[in-house]
Amino acid sequence: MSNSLVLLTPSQMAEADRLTISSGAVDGYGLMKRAGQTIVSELLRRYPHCNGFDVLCGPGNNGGDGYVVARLLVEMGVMVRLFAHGSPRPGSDAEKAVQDCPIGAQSLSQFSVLQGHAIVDAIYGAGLSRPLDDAVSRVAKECRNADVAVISVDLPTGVSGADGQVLGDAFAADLTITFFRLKPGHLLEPGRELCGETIVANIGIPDSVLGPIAPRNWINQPPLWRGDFPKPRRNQHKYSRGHATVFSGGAFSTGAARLAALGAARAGAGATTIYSPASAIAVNAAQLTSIMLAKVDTVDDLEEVISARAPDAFVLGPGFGLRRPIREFAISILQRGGGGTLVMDADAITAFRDEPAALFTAIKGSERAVVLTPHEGEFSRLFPDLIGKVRLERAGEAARVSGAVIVLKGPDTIIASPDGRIAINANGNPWLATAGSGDVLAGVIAGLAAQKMPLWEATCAGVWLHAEAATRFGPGLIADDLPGLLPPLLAELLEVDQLL
Ligand SMILES: NC(=O)C1=CN([C@@H]2O[C@H](COP(=O)(O)OP(=O)(O)OC[C@H]3O[C@@H](n4cnc5c(N)ncnc54)[C@H](OP(=O)(O)O)[C@@H]3O)[C@@H](O)[C@H]2O)[C@@H](O)CC1
Ligand SMILES: Nc1ncnc2c1ncn2[C@@H]1O[C@H](COP(=O)(O)OP(=O)(O)O)[C@@H](O)[C@H]1O
Ligand SMILES: [K+]
Repeated sequence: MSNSLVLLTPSQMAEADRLTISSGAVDGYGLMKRAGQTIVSELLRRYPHCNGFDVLCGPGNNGGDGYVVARLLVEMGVMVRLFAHGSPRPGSDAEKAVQDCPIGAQSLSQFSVLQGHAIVDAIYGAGLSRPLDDAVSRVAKECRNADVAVISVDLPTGVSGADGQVLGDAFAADLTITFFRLKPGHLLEPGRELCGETIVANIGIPDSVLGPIAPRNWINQPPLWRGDFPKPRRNQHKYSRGHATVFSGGAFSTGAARLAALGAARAGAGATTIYSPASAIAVNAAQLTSIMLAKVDTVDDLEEVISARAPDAFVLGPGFGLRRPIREFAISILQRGGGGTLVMDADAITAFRDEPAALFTAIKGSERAVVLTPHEGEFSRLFPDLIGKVRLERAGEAARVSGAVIVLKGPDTIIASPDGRIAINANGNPWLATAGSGDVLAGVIAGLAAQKMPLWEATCAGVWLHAEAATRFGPGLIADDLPGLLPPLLAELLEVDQLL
């Protein structure tokens, strides 16, 4: 698994810091000086024409980085105004940085925006421990409302590195420079939006510190799952490549199932079947070509089609409706022996709102693996006990409680495994906010799972492919476009030239 995609929580980052210092490679003040140097190089490269920099320093090491920045800029003859909020602890690295800084600081309460100056926000970073006080909030607000560039050190002050939440108020940065690895707060909203562009600087912390830290959070990019991505083998036939099935809604709501089925087929399932109620067979038949069709009205019908040709993956929920036996279908699939994956989306999630425990018990007792793909509304219906917790914690806890892989959808989709692994998606885009795009996603995940890709990896891959397809298409995207956008992405992932 790719080391470069690791996300570190602020406490894991403090551990990385401690391990580096105790290895003797560099001391704490040395790390701070390297952090300051990196920031200054970026400032000079990106803001060569500003009249000066206003460096705002807090009492901790984030402020320490700020004092190093101020010193280096002054030494280069750049105009600097320095503002302090609180004083560093005696004996701390930040205090050393103050002592080495050739200019004195004014109180932050004296600060007001000066046109032509860029702001270096070094008030709080990883150590943010409570909501901003009034003095810092006032400055954050003034900077947000002014036409001024803000460069935040590590994190915009006020944004929690652990989860991207705003504690009271926050700076909105144009550029955020963090160290060693991204933190979840750089990717999770509203943190992501407030970071502006984020860059990760190497300040000499060795990758070897990651071993003992054993991180469990990753940014969702292809190196995370590319090694498990299904590659067709020469001797495969369509069913051995993977058989995905999708339950259709009634005659007036069949589109969602077709979108999911096309997603599964384009993702590489060798065969895809729609299970349709008799009332919608004619509508589905009129619209399908490569996708197969079977009648399923009852649990007995379902047993029959499964016995005839055991699927490797099922999608239940999109467009299904709540009046038909959706819970019975889910429980029957879970209780019946045989491996394979059940992807539950939309109505399949809502259907268990009154008895989530029954679903979780069935999932945990099943030979099959389950993916639940709720958006926020569906999530709250199934996990009412988790309302009020932050998204990252909710997704992780939901995976543990349910025994399913959870895809908590949104601009910053989170993919959580019951074993504690979490990936945060970063290539999402608002073009995806279009009816039916979630149906395609459920199908793509099922299509990859049907090819026996390990489930958390398949789910991460599905979320990334879905978002990447939308990014490349851009404006005007509708869900119908998404399946057809997958082939070039698959070709890139599979390096098709090398395969053939
Ligand atoms: N890790 C690394 O490898 C490296 C890390 N580096 C830098 O260190 C930074 C982390 O430093 P840090 O741990 O000292 O935390 P920091 O963000 O300065 O804040 C702590 C201070 O602020 C205070 N405080 C917090 N919130 C507050 C509030 N709302 N209102 C009022 N006070 C509040 C808090 O008070 P306390 O909670 O203790 O009462 C404490 O005094 C990191 O972001 C990066 O920039 C680099 O030097 C390179 C190497
Ligand atoms: N603003 C946004 N930015 C990025 N992705 C988004 C945004 N809004 C929605 N999405 C994505 O679009 C999909 C919508 O799924 P869903 O809400 O189930 O829609 P539907 O039920 O219409 O298919 C999800 O994958 C979600 O993550
Ligand atoms: K900061």
